[in-house]
Amino acid sequence: MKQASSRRAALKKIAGSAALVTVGSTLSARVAAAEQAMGTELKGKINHSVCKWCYDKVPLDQFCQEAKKIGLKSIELLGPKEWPTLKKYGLTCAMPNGAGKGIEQGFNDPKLHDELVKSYEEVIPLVAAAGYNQIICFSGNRRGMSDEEGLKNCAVGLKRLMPTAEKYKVTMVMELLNSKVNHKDYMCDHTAWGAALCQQVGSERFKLLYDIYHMQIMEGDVIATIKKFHPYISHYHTGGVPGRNEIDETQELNYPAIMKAIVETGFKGFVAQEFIPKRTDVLASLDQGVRICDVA
Ligand SMILES: O=C(O)C(=O)CO
Repeated sequence: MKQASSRRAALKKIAGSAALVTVGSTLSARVAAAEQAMGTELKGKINHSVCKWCYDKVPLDQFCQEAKKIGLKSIELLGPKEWPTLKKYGLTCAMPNGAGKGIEQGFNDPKLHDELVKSYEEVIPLVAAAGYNQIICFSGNRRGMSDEEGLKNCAVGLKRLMPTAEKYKVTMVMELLNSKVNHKDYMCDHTAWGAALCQQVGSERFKLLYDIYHMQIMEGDVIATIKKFHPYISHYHTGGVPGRNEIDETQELNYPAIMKAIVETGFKGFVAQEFIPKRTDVLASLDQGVRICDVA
C-alpha cells in the first residue's frame, strides 16, 4: 500500500507541475494525464494482465479505463460478450473463457467429452476471430479417480480438440489450482501431473496455467518448479499466500524474485494479477500488484 499511495501522491505532484498545466484543465484531468504517462513507464519485460472477477464491483467500462491508466495490456477470464468492450479500449484478453463446464467438470470425465468437445469447437473459432490465442480449460474434480486414470482420460479428451486448436492457432491452457483451500478434490493440482499431461497430449497447443498462489499452497518451491517446467507453461496468475489478497509484504511470496525467474526463462506471455483486494481502494492495490511484478 505504501508504494501505491506514494505513487498516487507522486501523480498529484506531477499533475500540479507547470509542465502539465494547460489552460482550463482540471486537477483530475491532469492526474489522469499524469497517470497515463506513468502507466507507460512499465519496464516492458512482463506483459501485465488482470482477472476481472477479482474486481466484480467495478463496471467493465470503468475497469478498462483504470486498467489502461495502470499500464495493463489485458483483462482476462472474460467471454465473447465482453471482448467488444475490451477492444473499445485497445485491451486484449490474454486468457479468454467461455467454453466448457467449469472447474469441477472437466476433461478427466470421459462422459463429458462429447459436450466439452462441442463447446470448445464452438468457442475456439471465436477466440481466433477476436485475435486471441489461448483459452482456459480444467481437469475437473477427482471423485475417487486415480491420477493415472485422470491423466489418461484428460489426454483422450484433449487430443480430440488439438486439430481444431492447431487449425485456429489457439492454445488450450489447463489451470493448476490448489485442492486444499479453494478447490477441494480438483485433479490438476500438481505441476508434474500437468507436465505429464502436456507430454501425453503432444501438441504445442496444450499448455499449463501456473497459478503461483495455488501452487505455493500445494507444492511451494515456486522458482525451481518454474525453471524445471517452464516449457509447459504459457500463462501465470498471482495472489498473496496465505489469504489470496494483495501480493505485498503482508504475504510470504517474493514476487519480484519470481518474476525475474519467469523473465529468465524467456517467457513472452502474460502474468495476470488474480488476488482479491482487501483494501477499499482496490485499484490502488491492483496498481501496486502490477508494479511489484514489473521487474527489469
Ligand atoms: O477460481 C480460481 O481459484 C482461479 O484461480 C481461476 O483462475
